[in-house]
Amino acid sequence: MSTVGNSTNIFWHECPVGKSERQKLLNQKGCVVWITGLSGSGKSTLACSINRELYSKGKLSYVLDGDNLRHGLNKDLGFKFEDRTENIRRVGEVAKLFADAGLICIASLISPYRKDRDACRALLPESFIEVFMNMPLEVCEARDAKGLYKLARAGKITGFTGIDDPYEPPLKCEIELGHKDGVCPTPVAMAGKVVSYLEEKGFLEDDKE
Ligand SMILES: Nc1ncnc2c1ncn2[C@@H]1O[C@H](COP(=O)(O)OS(=O)(=O)O)[C@@H](OP(=O)(O)O)[C@H]1O
Ligand SMILES: Nc1ncnc2c1ncn2[C@@H]1O[C@H](COP(=O)(O)OP(=O)(O)O)[C@@H](O)[C@H]1O
Repeated sequence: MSTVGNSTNIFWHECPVGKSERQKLLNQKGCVVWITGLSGSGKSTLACSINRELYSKGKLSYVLDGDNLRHGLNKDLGFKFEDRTENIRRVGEVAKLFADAGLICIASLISPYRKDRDACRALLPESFIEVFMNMPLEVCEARDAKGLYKLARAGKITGFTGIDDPYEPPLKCEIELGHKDGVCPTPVAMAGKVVSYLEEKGFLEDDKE
């Protein structure tokens, strides 16, 4: 019996089919690919490209996209500091469940604060792959796919990441993607790098006995 947060007198119930059985079934290892970066840096595009590439290899992945989750699970949260922290905490916990299910979970969120990303990493230290979309603000702003930078510059949105709200780049991450000689690689090329990393680290096969 334990107390966790505000939950008292709670018990952990173990299921007979465990993570290793699920991984064997899927012939892959559950993990979290966490994509962080500014709005417009290409996180969602990359996430979908990785998802597609893994699918074509017969590997099961699922995308948790910040914008999408804010339509449901996180619709009670805004963009102030505490809300972003709670947003990342919840998504970290959900990603952990997906990884436990044996899936390659691709989380794509701005996740601007290092401490919040580190807290998610701490949930799954051996299978957390942080991918930094290192795109200059000018590139993201020039893209402005949703017109949000324009609104932020006009003061119609306040607390917009990169404009009047902070973004803390990773000090150390597994994969950094960005411009090469001033050119942005294609989403497929970037996804290829992530998938190669997963292959090299053995996530795309189950441990053979
Ligand atoms: N103030 C402010 N700052 C940043 N982003 C904003 C803001 N308001 C709305 N949006 C839209 O919300 C998307 C980011 O949601 P996230 O859940 O990824 O954000 S966070 O991780 O909690 O910071 C983000 O999506 P992406 O462009 O895909 O990053 C925006 O479309
Ligand atoms: N590798 C890329 N090269 C060129 N344009 C890209 C690339 N990745 C994404 N884009 C474009 O940039 C814009 C923002 O991409 P998106 O994936 O929505 O970013 P984010 O999820 O970080 O906000 C979109 O118009 C998208 O088509």
